[in-house]
Amino acid sequence: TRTQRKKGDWSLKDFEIGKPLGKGKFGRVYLAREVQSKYIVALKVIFKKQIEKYGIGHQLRRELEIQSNLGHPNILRLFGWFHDEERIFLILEYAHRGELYKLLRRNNFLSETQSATYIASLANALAYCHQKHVIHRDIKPENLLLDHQGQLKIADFGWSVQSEKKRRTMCGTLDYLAPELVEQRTYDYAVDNWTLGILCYEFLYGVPPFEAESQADTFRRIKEIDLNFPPAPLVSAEAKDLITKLLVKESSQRLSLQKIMEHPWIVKNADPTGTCKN
Ligand SMILES: Cc1cc(Cn2cc(-c3c(Cl)cnc4nc(-c5cn(C)nc5C)[nH]c34)cn2)no1
Repeated sequence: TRTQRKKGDWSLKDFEIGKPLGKGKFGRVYLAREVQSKYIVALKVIFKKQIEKYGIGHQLRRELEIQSNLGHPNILRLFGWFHDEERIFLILEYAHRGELYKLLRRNNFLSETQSATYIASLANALAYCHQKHVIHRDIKPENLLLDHQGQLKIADFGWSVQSEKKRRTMCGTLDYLAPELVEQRTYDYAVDNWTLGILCYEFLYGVPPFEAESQADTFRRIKEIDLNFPPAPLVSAEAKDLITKLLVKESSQRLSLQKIMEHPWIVKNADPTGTCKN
């Protein structure tokens, strides 16, 4: 039947295109409905000229390979793709409540329940990615969407990489690699753990922890871990404890995803359904 169609044989005539949902450097995303099933999707349209101009063909192929093989409740599904002469179309899951970023801006900051629920969902999704050797590397509020139940969805794997774990050991013995290069492997994974610390702080305070006037100041503050917690809004000591254990310079010392999910603040505040119905 049509629902069992192969991934590859979609075309534009299978969809009715709705309102634009967003735009990025390489294209736009539209609301769309599959004609036969009436199923609502987000259709990402990318211009081949832009891909050639910015040389991101390999990156797009990686996004397609990675995201089409990931199946997790907190990762936006890629159902398939097709192309015509000048465009490539990605058929993506539609997140009805849009960008988490907008919710954060609208509310200034989120409650401890909401923040813990989203951090738990992210840790869950990243643990799933890491066991598939995928590192997202670009987890930020703009890449986080909310579905009709308020479930968090990580979108936009354009910047993610399939960790070279296998290839690196294949291309030569580790004997000659300096510790920091061998360490590089775990470092890659731990970059997402750092980002969870940044996001947790930003959910609770409404601003990222190392924000500064100039980029140079932000880099300095990151390098020095110049972390302080404003008196308002009032945030629990457990929340600060989790943030402090993630924003650690030495990547191998950051709290693991498993330990994040077991942290007292997460256990106490995260809504297990991931939707924090309040
Ligand atoms: C190119 C380009 C633009 C973007 C950013 N982007 C992602 C979406 C998007 C996706 Cl992929 C899936 N579901 C969405 N739902 C919304 C949405 C819903 N509401 C009520 N408001 C918005 C916005 N946007 C979705 C749109 N743009 N990535 O690559």
